[in-house]
Amino acid sequence: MVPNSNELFLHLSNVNVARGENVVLHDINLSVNAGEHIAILGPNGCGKSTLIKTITCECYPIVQPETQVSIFGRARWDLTELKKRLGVVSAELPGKQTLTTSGRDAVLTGFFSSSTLWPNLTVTDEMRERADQVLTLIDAEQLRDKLVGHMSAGQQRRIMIGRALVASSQMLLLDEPSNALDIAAQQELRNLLRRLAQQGTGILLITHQVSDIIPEIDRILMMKDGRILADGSKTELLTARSLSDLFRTEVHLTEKDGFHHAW
Ligand SMILES: Nc1ncnc2c1ncn2[C@@H]1O[C@H](COP(=O)(O)OP(=O)(O)OP(=O)(O)O)[C@@H](O)[C@H]1O
Repeated sequence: MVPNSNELFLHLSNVNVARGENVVLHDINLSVNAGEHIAILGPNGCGKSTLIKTITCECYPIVQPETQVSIFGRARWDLTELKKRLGVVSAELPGKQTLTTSGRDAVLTGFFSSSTLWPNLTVTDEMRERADQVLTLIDAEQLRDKLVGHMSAGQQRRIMIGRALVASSQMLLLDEPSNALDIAAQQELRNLLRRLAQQGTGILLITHQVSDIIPEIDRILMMKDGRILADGSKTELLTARSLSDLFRTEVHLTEKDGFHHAW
């Protein structure tokens, strides 16, 4: 049975997912409430991105009688509608056309899940107003008219977060968002995510950088070999011991002001 909660964002039960010939997610059982802040940790290739792609319906579970997938309480979605409620941000741009799109237009593409504002798309005044609100929210008014291709990686990531939020996204799904960012841009990204988290946006963050786990994230999911190895509180799971077990190497960990650093 799907747990009875109005606030449920995601419920996966007995989910197996194949990519190509291989089953890469095994027996995934996971429930996430809307507004939760979660980090997913695990070695390369353990299935973290596939899990996000399963949530965004880019990868489909193998059909089995006991398998259940429910997103915002529904088993079936019109993909365009779902994308409006799920903001996905990765280290890559949605397409090469995004490079020749202005910051504000790139934010507007979030209404259409497109890579640029193609001429056949109808942008309303309301949408433009919302895009301007989002540019203010993410502190990126100065990028409004700048081409994405002329922005730094940090500025591009900021605009992509705006794109993810513009169509009233309740949950941000972030796949290694700090990749290729310098230290200042990483800090800016973390500050932005902290602000959004504090304002009620749910966050599901995949990262290899333990220092990306902002203090607002209080739940950790550890994945290994396509399975959820552990799912619990940050206090319980973010320890040198459990990270050493997860990554099969000796890991040291320190904590300062709610942030962790691993080496
Ligand atoms: N397009 C694809 N076709 C076939 N197999 C794939 C494809 N993409 C990923 N895989 C395989 O699926 C498994 C899980 O990959 P996935 O990208 O989900 O892992 P990940 O934990 O996100 O890895 P990383 O940390 O390196 O990004 C891996 O064995 C990978 O080789």
